[in-house]
Amino acid sequence: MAETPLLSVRELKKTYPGASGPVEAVGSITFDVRPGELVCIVGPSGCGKTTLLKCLSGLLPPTAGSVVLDGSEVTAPPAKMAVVFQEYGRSLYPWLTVRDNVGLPLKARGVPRGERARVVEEALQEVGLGHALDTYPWQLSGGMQQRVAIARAVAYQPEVLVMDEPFAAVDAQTRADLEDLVRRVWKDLGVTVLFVTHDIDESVYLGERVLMLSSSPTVVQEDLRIDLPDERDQLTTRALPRFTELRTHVYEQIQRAKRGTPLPTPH
Ligand SMILES: Nc1ncnc2c1ncn2[C@@H]1O[C@H](COP(=O)(O)OP(=O)(O)OP(=O)(O)O)[C@@H](O)[C@H]1O
Repeated sequence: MAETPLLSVRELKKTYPGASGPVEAVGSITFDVRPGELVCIVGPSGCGKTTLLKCLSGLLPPTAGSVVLDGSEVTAPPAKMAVVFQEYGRSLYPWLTVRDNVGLPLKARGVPRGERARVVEEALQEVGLGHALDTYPWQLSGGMQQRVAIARAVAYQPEVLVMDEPFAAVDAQTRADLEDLVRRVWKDLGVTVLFVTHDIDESVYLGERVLMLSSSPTVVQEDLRIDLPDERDQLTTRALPRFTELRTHVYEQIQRAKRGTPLPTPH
């Protein structure tokens, strides 16, 4: 019997009112995510990835269709979900220490001071920033600030961690380290991760599945299982012939998405 999905997206559609008529950003998107999966979403620029995530996380009402999380329809930001955005610079408060930034959502949730301190310290240890508790975000590099944003999401103990192009603004070496951090956090915590990226290699390296979106009005062009070994490593995984096959397929599919002629799924 198939496992009950944790997240279920059904015929989700989003149309924005535009100055020269309605803009159909998301045409009709349907997919399920099982508990504990790591799913990447990739698609051409402007295909509606951010719009989809905003609808998933209850920040934007869909025009039609539904998002169901753990049996309840999402109509507002769910307590079981944490979101990490690309712009870490704007998501951290410069006047609060790293400790207080990470602890803020827990404080809002009414977690007592002692427990809060413990959870915050553990989360910062998890992302390798146990030494930076009393620094301020502006004293840290971009990659470290993004680690703080991830620690804040981890401390919140969500069932679903949603990430919207979280590493687009960091250098290549930092990005590789942060990718490995996401895989480690995912494994250590058993959290379900939905990771949006425009980077094809990143989607194949990180995901257990890659959902490829078409151009607007967006549909799921292909739902591809990534059959790479579970233990991933920046050097050996990326050097595997299967990695190259999968990234080539995703690349071709995205190119075809732009032209509207999809490829069949490879075997
Ligand atoms: N608030 C808005 N009002 C009107 N149109 C919008 C609005 N937000 C997004 N759009 C349009 O919806 C479409 C999808 O935008 P969205 O930002 O979701 O795509 P994206 O895939 O995240 O883009 P990118 O990869 O470039 O970040 C685009 O055509 C965009 O211009």
